[in-house]
Amino acid sequence: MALSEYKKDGRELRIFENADELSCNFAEYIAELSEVSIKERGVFAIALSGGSLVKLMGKLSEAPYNKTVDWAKWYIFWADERVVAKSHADSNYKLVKDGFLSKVPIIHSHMHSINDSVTAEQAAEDYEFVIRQLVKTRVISVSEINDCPKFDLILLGMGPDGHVASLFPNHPAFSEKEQWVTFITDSPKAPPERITFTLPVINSAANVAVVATGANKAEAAHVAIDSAGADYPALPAKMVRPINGELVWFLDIAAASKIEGANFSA
Ligand SMILES: O=C(O)[C@H](O)[C@@H](O)[C@H](O)[C@H](O)COP(=O)(O)O
Repeated sequence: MALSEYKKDGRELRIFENADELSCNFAEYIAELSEVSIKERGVFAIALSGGSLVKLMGKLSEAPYNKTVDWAKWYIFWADERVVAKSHADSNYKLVKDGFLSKVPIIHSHMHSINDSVTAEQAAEDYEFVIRQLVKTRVISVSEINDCPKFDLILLGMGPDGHVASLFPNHPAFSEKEQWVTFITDSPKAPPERITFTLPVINSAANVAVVATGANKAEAAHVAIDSAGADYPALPAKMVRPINGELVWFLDIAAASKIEGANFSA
């Protein structure tokens, strides 16, 4: 159960005593959205990032969800990926596969990972092509507001510098408006070559969750969430504001410790 759960500026904030409490609620949240989406559209198109959030999804592969979730209707995408071989320790595909996908019966052809045998630029282009095909067949729905794909859920971690997916502060990829998927070759976080969903795609999703744990995320969470942060140079995490969707922040006490008005006694 969340220690504190409230709305701030159109975002829902859920603050937990520790990572374990967070991961219970996180699993429930994902399972509920999967159920709603499958009921409404017959499928669930979910995009994941790398980092600690994959471990925090762990409870989803355990009881009761391993039995109750309709895994055959899931389609998996990566909101960002490191351009390395799928077997490489840095691969987000490998991270998600080992930590989650290998434990639940998701159909292999529903896992849409990047082409890892080409350049970052080509991988981004190929991945956008794949997404365009799946928008045509309505595996991914389309935004009512622009022509962007409308993922049922995009899961994002946040770095201590406020990056989300592979959109880093002051990096030109962060301002990309035309492409759905772009690439970078100079990521401040290793490895350098990555592909990433652009901000318009993230903000066209039906649901977006940002997950942050640990004291090293506290300043970025404060800047992203509090209005005082408006004075800071644009922070990717602050710009995550779905146009026609719901945004939930999952934080532990340490990451939420600088958020103004965060009430942990509830
Ligand atoms: O591949 C990546 O590097 C990510 O997708 C990145 O955006 C990650 O989610 C954050 O850096 C948070 O990572 P941590 O939760 O591990 O700090």
